Amino acid sequence: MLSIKNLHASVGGTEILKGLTLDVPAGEVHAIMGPNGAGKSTLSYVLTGREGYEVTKGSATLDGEDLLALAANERAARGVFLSFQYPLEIPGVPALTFIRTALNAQRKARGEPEVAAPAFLKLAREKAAALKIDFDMLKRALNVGFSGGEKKRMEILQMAMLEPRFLILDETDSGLDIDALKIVSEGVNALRSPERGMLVITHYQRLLDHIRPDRVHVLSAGRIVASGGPELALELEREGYDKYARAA
Ligand SMILES: Nc1ncnc2c1ncn2[C@@H]1O[C@H](COP(=O)(O)OP(=O)(O)OP(=O)(O)O)[C@@H](O)[C@H]1O
Repeated sequence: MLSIKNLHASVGGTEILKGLTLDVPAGEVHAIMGPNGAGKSTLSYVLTGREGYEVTKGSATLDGEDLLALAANERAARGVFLSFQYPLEIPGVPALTFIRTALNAQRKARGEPEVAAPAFLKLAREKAAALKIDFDMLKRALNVGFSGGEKKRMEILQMAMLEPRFLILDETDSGLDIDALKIVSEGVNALRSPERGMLVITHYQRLLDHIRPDRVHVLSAGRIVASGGPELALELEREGYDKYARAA
């Protein structure tokens, strides 16, 4: 599904990704852990096409298609979704309007008809209820004045509505209380399927108790320096990154 080979990328003239290679087959959930500043968010931005991130070498393909040659909106239309580490506030745009616009833009790009308002509202009510989001909150400007945990739930609601094919979760667990962590994880697990792939960026093993990864990778100084099963996350929690920082 997602195949990244020898990826080098710079931001502000500084090389951050330094030969990153990673494969996530369809149906699998891969976790990425690593020290602060290692390049985890940079990877998520490069994959989704954020401005200011320059790929200087290497490739990233989704089902064989060159992702890096596509504009950000085209990648989204292919089903690449990023749940931001720091979700943006969008004053003046109600959350419901934002999600409906995004959904219909993606459907249009795929040659599918728009979702009619009643069907959209029904779906939004169902998905919001599953994530324990008060429906009235969706009438407020997206993320404006939302608590940290509410913003993260809103990201997962967008994901549940858009039903992406490849999901990148960047520290979705930060800011979530214990109950919200469970609810959000259930929302993510509900999207697991043989056709989907997921990249879960996290600092904490506890998220991986809820979203069980098939593989765990250590990203250090811009490269994947170790990979293993879920037990690798437990080892990192016990022993930290010292050993891998030296390997970088
Ligand atoms: N515009 C920029 N100019 C120069 N360096 C930058 C710029 N933006 C980000 N960086 C640097 O890129 C490095 C990687 O940042 P990134 O956010 O990808 O790390 P991360 O692994 O996600 O870290 P964390 O775990 O703290 O979220 C950091 O050292 C950061 O300071």
